[in-house]
Amino acid sequence: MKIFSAQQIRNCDQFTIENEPISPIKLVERAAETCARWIENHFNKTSEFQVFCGNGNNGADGFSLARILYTKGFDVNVFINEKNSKYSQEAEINLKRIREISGIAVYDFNEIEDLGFQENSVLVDSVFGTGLNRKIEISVKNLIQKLNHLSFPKISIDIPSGLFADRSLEENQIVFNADETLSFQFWKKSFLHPETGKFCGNIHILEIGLSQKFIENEHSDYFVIDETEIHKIYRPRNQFSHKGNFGKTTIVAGSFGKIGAAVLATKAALKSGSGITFARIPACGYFVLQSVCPEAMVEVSGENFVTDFPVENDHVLGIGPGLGTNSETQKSFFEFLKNYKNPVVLDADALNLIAQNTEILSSIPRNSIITPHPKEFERLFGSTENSFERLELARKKSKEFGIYIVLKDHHTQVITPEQKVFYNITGNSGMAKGGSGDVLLGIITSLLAQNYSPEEAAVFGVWLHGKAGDFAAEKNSKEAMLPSDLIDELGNVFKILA
Ligand SMILES: NC(=O)C1=CN([C@@H]2O[C@H](COP(=O)(O)OP(=O)(O)OC[C@H]3O[C@@H](n4cnc5c(N)ncnc54)[C@H](OP(=O)(O)O)[C@@H]3O)[C@@H](O)[C@H]2O)[C@@H](O)CC1
Ligand SMILES: Nc1ncnc2c1ncn2[C@@H]1O[C@H](COP(=O)(O)OP(=O)(O)O)[C@@H](O)[C@H]1O
Ligand SMILES: [K+]
Repeated sequence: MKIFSAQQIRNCDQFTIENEPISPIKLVERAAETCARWIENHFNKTSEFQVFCGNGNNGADGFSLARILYTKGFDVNVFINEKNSKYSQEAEINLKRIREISGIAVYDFNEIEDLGFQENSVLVDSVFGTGLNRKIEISVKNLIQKLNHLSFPKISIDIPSGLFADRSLEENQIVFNADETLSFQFWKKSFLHPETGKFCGNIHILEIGLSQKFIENEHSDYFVIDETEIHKIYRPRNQFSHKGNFGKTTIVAGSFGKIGAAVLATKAALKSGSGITFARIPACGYFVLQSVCPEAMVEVSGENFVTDFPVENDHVLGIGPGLGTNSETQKSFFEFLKNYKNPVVLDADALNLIAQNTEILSSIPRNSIITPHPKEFERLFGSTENSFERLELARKKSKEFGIYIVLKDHHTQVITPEQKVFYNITGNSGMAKGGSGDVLLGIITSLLAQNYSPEEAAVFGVWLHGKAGDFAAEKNSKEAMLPSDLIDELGNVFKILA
């Protein structure tokens, strides 16, 4: 699914209005009806809705929603900024309609303290949407601060007020702290970054019938990975296939005390479809690996750390988990990088070794995939002010070095040398445990070996990994789930694709 900027969303609204055609007031009504349906399915009629409306079309949505909820039998109060009488046309019409209903009281933002809300209240934030264009002024800032201190359920319409759709926060910006965000048609970039996404609570993207023609034709470099895309990437196994059709994967990993990393990566490769799987590990891990991954072939290199790297051109190599940063490992790894030309997958200590001498970055084979977490990324490419800037730096570096960057996070981003960005929305905080990254390296390497393109392998890999994490959390809880549970759940994830 494409992600658009605030301006592109405005253009999409306008295009829909002109070409469906539909009047702006009807489009607002359609958006509000969609929210009302969601609310009706999630709250019972004893709830009392306190709807806070701004002066633009986000406010118009709020007025319209308040009226629809009232007609459905909910108790509703509306709050406005009496000091600001400059309304958008749609907001003005909808406020007028509200004033005609005697059962809905209209109060000023200032009155919330005098009123005191019923225990069964639900707060609805319809103050600012994608039209926010500057820092919030003091009166609205005070309102949002007060609302954030109340413990009632909080719903934001389209976007939590105070967030920009497509960029980071202004300094000292106050943002409505939603439990649920009901957003129209598209994911917004700010929902997907940690500094801004934390204000959104659970995100629900509601389809409001904006023009498919506009959506198809409008260019964007930013995407959310959705299941439709994954179904297009996934290739079911041919009945007449044999192991040779599914590639050779070699995991180069492990050192004394970190053989578990090699085990996790190798198992993950085995469980994500690799035809023939090898593990190149130091001798100290030989028995462990042979015992827990009998399907893998083990190549021993060095005693306690890997001392030489394979150069088989028909294998796809995934290098790094638990590799250690011994100078001997580094020397032979750098030698290998200088001579090897096929795409590889690099993670963890492979990246830490490169960070010690970043001149070697230009020797990473073209079309390779690197999977840094934010700290590893910083060691490689330097620090940035926030995750929005980090992403833009990653796009620059991806192009410069001709490599795919999997920037691991709550919403991991896959960045391609062609400058595309794919945000992953599977996965959960139960995966925030040492070992989860090793599993990801195994999955992506195995997919690349099976002849998925680097873009497909990275996008499909992060989605599979996160989905397996979601299944594992459901079964075991986020606290108790282990990275090895991700591997065990891969089978159930493939089953939903078949
Ligand atoms: N277009 C459509 O048909 C559809 C649109 N939809 C809905 O419309 C929303 C977008 O509406 P929008 O563009 O009117 O902007 P919105 O978010 O309400 O804010 C603008 C208002 O806020 C004001 N303002 C801005 N910054 C401010 C600040 N810092 N401090 C104080 N004031 C500030 C600004 O004032 P101005 O800059 O004009 O002085 C203006 O009054 C979108 O999120 C979705 O909910 C859906 O119904 C689908 C159909
Ligand atoms: N809160 C979270 N939500 C979703 N995914 C997460 C979360 N925390 C961690 N992950 C995922 O788990 C993996 C952790 O990788 P990494 O930081 O390299 O860990 P390690 O090297 O210790 O295995 C990444 O794929 C990351 O996206
Ligand atoms: K809002």
